[in-house]
Amino acid sequence: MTDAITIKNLNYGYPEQGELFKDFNFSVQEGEWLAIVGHNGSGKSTLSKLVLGLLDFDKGEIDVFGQRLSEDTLASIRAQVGMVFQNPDNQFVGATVADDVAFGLENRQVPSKEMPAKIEAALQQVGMEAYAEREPHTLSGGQKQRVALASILALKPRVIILDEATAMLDPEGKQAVMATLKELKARYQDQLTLIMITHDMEEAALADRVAVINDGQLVFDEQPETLFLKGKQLEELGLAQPFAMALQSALGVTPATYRTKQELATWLSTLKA
Ligand SMILES: Nc1ncnc2c1ncn2[C@@H]1O[C@H](COP(=O)(O)OP(=O)(O)OP(=O)(O)O)[C@@H](O)[C@H]1O
Repeated sequence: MTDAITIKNLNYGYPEQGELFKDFNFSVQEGEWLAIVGHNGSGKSTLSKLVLGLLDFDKGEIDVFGQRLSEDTLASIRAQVGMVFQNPDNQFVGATVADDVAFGLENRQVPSKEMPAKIEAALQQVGMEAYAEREPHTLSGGQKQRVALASILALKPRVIILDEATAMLDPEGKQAVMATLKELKARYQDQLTLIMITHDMEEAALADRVAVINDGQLVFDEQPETLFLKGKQLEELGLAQPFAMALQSALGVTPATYRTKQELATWLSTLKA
């Protein structure tokens, strides 16, 4: 497997804040779905900004698909990595949904006659094709985030980083965005690497791997199934467990394997029987 992102001996601290990352090492495989979790201020967003070259780090190396991040490679790396941010209202530049998707394509100098098909295809992938002529402010938060995803997909990224992209959404919006991500992953498989920064452990449970960051340090790095068995340690790091695990722990049960909500319901019904 190819590394999508490799971080070696990274050192970074905001001016006047002291060191946040010290000799930080991490890698993400191509095609992986990775969740990054950690309490507020642990450094998750900073890490994604460093990868996108939005912050200058003091020491270390970041490679994206084998290209070393530097001033010379910045444009090429940014062309391969798309980012969806937390606030759905801060991501729109177009007067309509279609204009918004067109904006990125225009920046890439895509010929105007090729645009309508590309815009439609991108909106179809997130189930928003019926909204092409709508003004963004008339959409729900979840719909806005799906359009933000479409704007990125139109540019054929190899990596999408979602920085708390569902944090401001209601349950329905969250579910719609997560369902869209699952569909995209199923469709693109190894062609698409997803990095999801989140506080929501139910979301993290969908990832192949979860990295737990605490004050700039990688504390755990494993599959959700084994991570979620470390309930107490997660709580000590200021993280909630997924609901099904928290409920079992409240019931005094120490499960040998991770149970989803559905699996918990099935297990509880066998007890009742
Ligand atoms: N622009 C900035 N200038 C100075 N310090 C900053 C800046 N942005 C973040 N920090 C500090 O760096 C640390 C890491 O912040 P970061 O936003 O990366 O954390 P996070 O894990 O993404 O948090 P959250 O979950 O709250 O988004 C925090 O102590 C924060 O206060």
